[in-house]
Amino acid sequence: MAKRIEAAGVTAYYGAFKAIDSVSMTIEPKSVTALIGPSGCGKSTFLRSINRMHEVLPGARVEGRLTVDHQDVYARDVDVTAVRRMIGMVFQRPNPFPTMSIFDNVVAGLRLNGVRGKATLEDAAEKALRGANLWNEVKDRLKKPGGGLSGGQQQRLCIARTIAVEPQIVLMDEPCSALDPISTLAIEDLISQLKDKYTIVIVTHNMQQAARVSDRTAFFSIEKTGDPGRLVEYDDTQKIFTNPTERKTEDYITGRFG
Ligand SMILES: Nc1ncnc2c1ncn2[C@@H]1O[C@H](COP(=O)(O)OP(=O)(O)OP(=O)(O)O)[C@@H](O)[C@H]1O
Repeated sequence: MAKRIEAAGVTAYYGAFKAIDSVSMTIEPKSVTALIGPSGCGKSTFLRSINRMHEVLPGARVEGRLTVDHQDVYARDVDVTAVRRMIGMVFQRPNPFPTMSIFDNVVAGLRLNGVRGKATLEDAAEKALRGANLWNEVKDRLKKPGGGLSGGQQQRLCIARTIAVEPQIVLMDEPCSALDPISTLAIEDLISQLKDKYTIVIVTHNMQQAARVSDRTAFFSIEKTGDPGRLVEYDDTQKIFTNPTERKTEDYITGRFG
């Protein structure tokens, strides 16, 4: 189910502004890849290029080649909705539909995809909530609004909603930045479990988090404000955090800049 992502010379623009320049990297299936680097170096832009969310903004475009198991995500005949279904996304702030019930939140994507049938939806909701480590906490209140959960529970609800449609890749854009340390650890545990099934790419500002959850780490940087972000180094997480090849990576992870 999990898929390999290959980026070759991926360059992304906001209008005339080049935000990332020629990013090339291969992201292995069933692994967690962390994108780290100083603010504005293009981590989120690259992440959103993977599932074609970048182009949603007026004037935003992507050049280069991005494939998922050798399938060109930007090919002319590709169904963008199918791409976004295959590549799920979890955002910085938990964004459940607040007045919708927990159950309806989880199955929202399935319903959009035309899945009907009470039993089918119930089974899918339970599976997704178990997968997101939330089932035990919510199984007796599935009819209650999603907005009534704690921040950490809401984020796990959003993860359940994402995995309910059975994507192959899960992109996470700073999924813990709005959460307390305990909820953060719960999400980190969950990420480690999810990689058995999915290819996971996570943007994080928290280097300890990158070190804890990821197998591979990509360090992005910019020369100066106004320049595009570039991929500086991409390697096993262990190597990036103990013995990086590039001086810039070392300066960043040791806190000398950024
Ligand atoms: N909607 C937008 N319109 C114009 N420029 C944008 C937009 N979003 C991001 N940018 C610019 O693109 C560059 C890369 O931004 P991006 O958000 O990808 O960086 P980031 O590394 O994820 O930053 P952060 O860590 O602060 O979230 C920045 O210079 C940013 O100002």
